[in-house]
Amino acid sequence: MSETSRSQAHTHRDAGAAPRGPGGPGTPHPTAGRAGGHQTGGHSGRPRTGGSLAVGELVEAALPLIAGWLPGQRWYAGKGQAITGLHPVTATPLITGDPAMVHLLLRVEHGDQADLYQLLLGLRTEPPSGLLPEASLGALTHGPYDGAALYDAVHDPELTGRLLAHLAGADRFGPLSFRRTPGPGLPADLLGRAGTAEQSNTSVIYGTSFILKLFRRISPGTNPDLELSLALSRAGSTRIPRVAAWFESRLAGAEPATLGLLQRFLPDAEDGWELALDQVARLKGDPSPGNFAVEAHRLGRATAEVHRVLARALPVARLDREQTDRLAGAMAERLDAAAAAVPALRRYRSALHAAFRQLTADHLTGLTVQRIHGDLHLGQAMRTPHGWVLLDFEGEPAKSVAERRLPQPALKDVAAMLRSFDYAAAHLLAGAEPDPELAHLAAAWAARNRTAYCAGYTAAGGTDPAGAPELLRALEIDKAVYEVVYEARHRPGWLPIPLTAIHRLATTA
Ligand SMILES: Nc1ncnc2c1ncn2[C@@H]1O[C@H](COP(=O)(O)OP(=O)(O)O)[C@@H](O)[C@H]1O
Ligand SMILES: O=P(O)(O)O[C@H]1O[C@H](CO)[C@@H](O[C@H]2O[C@H](CO)[C@@H](O)[C@H](O)[C@H]2O)[C@H](O)[C@H]1O
Repeated sequence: MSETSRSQAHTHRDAGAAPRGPGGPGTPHPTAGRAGGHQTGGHSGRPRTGGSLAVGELVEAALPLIAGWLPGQRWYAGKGQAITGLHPVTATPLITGDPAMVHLLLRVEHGDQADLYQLLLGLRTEPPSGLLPEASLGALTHGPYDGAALYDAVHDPELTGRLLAHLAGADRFGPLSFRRTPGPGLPADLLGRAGTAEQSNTSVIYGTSFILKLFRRISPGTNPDLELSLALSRAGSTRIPRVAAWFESRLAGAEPATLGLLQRFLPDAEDGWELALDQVARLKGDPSPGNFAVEAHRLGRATAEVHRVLARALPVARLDREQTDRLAGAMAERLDAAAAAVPALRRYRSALHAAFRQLTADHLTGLTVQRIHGDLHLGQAMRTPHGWVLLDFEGEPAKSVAERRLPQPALKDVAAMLRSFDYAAAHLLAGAEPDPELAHLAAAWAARNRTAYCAGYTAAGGTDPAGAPELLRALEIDKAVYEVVYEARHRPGWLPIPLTAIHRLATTA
């Protein structure tokens, strides 16, 4: 390759890629922006640092390492299926030299599916000190960075610091646009640290001020987390961390895709799931068990407040008769698909279908639907000194974005949170010797908090869940069915938790 073509930070081939899935028809050959202003250095067995980056050559050299590393990542959704194709869609050098950082959108084909993933590749002659083993992709063996360490750049504070600087500068690089909300400027000089929470995406925290969520599996269009968080932020809601910035990528033939969301970090916040588990653990003989029901009530209020703001800010509709059939039909379809995937669910199918059939058009016609959180659970709620704050409005990761953006009954979020109280109680019993007394206490804990949550929700103006028992039951079943599939895929050891709930919901009316 001539030095001239190298210095053009050229794009990678995608010849022969199957035209399907995100980045399918109309997908451009990978594009690359330019970053940095150094002159290209000569290559002598060391990374050609400095200067424009032969990004296509680099990505080509990285692909085998990416193929080995990707399936081990928590956020990778194609687990269990062989990767049949890796096709870079855009590759944008954000930093050139040593270290370097390349932003990559990669189409991953597995089975008959294709997904688009966001990767940030870090490259250094020497790996950064303290790099976690799971962050390392290995050493490149050819290409312009031959011999350099290739790693997930989210674990490099200096490199992720640059992302914040790009957000602060509202910069543009090739297909990438960094955008800021109006208001005070952003600091451009903070280092990032990768978050440690178990999550579906990857978060980077800047000091005690900001948190940047990098979405991993990317769909064209505005991510619902950005859409809803922005709507709530703009309406002045204090029930979410304020949105400060985001970034997105152009995709050929499709709407720009949201790639990252920067929000205020809540340094004093406590995770609702951890708080609940702590309370539940006290049931084991603590003479002064805490009273979580007060918190559950406040959380119900916070949920209703968020629903009210969303209903004002975004479209609402009333279900007509045809739509009510579709709502109940979709639940039945999800049940069938789940039962096909998880055999343990099959014996409950007819009882659960009967529960969906009880949900007649009379119960649903005229019901208001609106944008909702979509995957509400205790781990998405943070208790701050100023009250509960809700996070992660992305919806259920397994559903398509189009599905997640549909208006839904607000009680769907309520049902999901009710499931979460049940999860926390069941978690105490999981894996232990059967203990009827403890099981009774755990069930009473869940019931108390579920009641308090619904009371808080109603007190703050939400629809009283007790007024729609058939709908609430169907929505809880629908969520528990989702959880069965989720746990079977991601945490098989936890599968008994939603299965026990399914048993209860199938056997009690
Ligand atoms: N603004 C914030 N302040 C403090 N911690 C946060 C904030 N946003 C997220 N977190 C932490 O990061 C975790 C993952 O965030 P979340 O938005 O749920 O990511 P994911 O969609 O990847 O699951 C949360 O459970 C919480 O512990
Ligand atoms: O937080 P995510 O958006 O990644 O949501 C997924 O993972 C959740 C688990 O982390 C999962 O929630 C389920 O487990 C929770 C306990 O870990 C429990 O509180 C929830 O009620 C239960 O649904 C969520 O379903 C999944 O989409």
